[in-house]
Amino acid sequence: MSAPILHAEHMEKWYGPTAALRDVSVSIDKGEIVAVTGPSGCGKSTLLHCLSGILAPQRGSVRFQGREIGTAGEAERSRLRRTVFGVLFQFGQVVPELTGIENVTLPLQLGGLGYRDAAVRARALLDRLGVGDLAGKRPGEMSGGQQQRVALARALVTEPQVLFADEPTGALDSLAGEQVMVELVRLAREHGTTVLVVTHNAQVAAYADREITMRDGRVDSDGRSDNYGRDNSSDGRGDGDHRVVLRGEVR
Ligand SMILES: Nc1ncnc2c1ncn2[C@@H]1O[C@H](COP(=O)(O)OP(=O)(O)OP(=O)(O)O)[C@@H](O)[C@H]1O
Repeated sequence: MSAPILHAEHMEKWYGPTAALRDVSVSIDKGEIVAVTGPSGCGKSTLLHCLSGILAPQRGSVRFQGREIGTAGEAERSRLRRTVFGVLFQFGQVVPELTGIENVTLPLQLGGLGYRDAAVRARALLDRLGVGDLAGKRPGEMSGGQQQRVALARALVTEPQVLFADEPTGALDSLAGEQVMVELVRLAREHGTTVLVVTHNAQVAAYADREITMRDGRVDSDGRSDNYGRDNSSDGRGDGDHRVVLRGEVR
């Protein structure tokens, strides 16, 4: 078995007197799509924030490709978030003053790429996500689902090794949410991107290879989901199950 891309051991995270993570250990393999589920307040977002270096746990370790990041300084964690990690939140936080394409070129330009080259890559990704025709429009002229696709393009344009998504479909209706998940999984599979997705939604969790369930700041279960390795012989057409098609295409 390959070495995990992310490996956390015995993490503890407190907010004042509130224990958000209690002795949490998780391991995620390269290319895996993992859903983190559980009731409100059980520590899902805190887990994502600690694994992505947004927060540092008070105790325990977080290793990315074998290197400790849990105790790394803010500058190093911030560098990781700019280079090898991508993040996508419930409200994509696209910049309202920028056009769709400017939102997507932004992380590339921050990384030093000139606008012209950045725009070529951004446009190709927006096209892949079906929103290329919105490249010149501002978020206020887009639907929620379209904005979230632009946010997904922005999160993926730097070709991160790990995509962290916190309730990425939480603000969308079920059809738009399903479409965003289909695209997210398709692109992640194509690029071998590891994905950690926090969700309340069982339909979203069903896209994952594995589901980690949390309760009261602890990992309650951490097994392979029933869908993992399921028969992909069906093309899925006509039964509305995009997941079977996706896995058949890309695995
Ligand atoms: N910034 C903060 N300050 C104080 N307490 C916090 C903070 N962030 C989270 N908490 C508390 O830590 C615990 C875990 O919160 P967290 O947001 O990680 O849970 P969650 O499972 O993601 O919840 P939800 O599904 O409602 O988003 C909760 O008791 C929460 O109230």
